[in-house]
Amino acid sequence: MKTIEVVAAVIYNNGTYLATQKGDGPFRGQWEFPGGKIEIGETKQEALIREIKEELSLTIEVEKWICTTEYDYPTFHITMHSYLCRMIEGKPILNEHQALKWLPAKDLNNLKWLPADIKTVRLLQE
Ligand SMILES: Nc1nc2c([nH]c(=O)n2[C@H]2C[C@H](O)[C@@H](COP(=O)(O)OP(=O)(O)OP(=O)(O)O)O2)c(=O)[nH]1
Repeated sequence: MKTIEVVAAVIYNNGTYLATQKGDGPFRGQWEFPGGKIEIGETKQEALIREIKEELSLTIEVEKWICTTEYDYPTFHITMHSYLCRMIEGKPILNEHQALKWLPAKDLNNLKWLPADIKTVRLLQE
């Protein structure tokens, strides 16, 4: 099975975390932490900063690794690295997603997350 390596940004602001809802594609309508695939020659931090700029027009600072998750989807395996990130500049703009929500940790459960994200959500709630 094909493996993809992805970085995900858990962006916090005022006691809330940013969740984004997928637009088009097989996971349409499900929620994720913004991010994407690491490109060749990039560090994980560089990939996160690039993806968040592309997807949300937001400048972030990567603060701390949260966890790495291995998950098997029906057609590929994902290795996903989640990082806690701080907003430095901008206001999120939906360049690729259909919606966003800022939620306190206790309310993150109310969303239908991509399965690979469940572990990260649980760690935020501890
Ligand atoms: N960004 C992100 N992707 C996630 C999360 N959870 C999860 O299972 N994924 C999966 C969904 C996608 O199949 C894959 C990320 O691919 P993507 O399509 O967002 O990455 P990308 O922007 O680099 O994609 P592209 O350039 O190839 O279109 O990882 C998550 O929290 N954030």
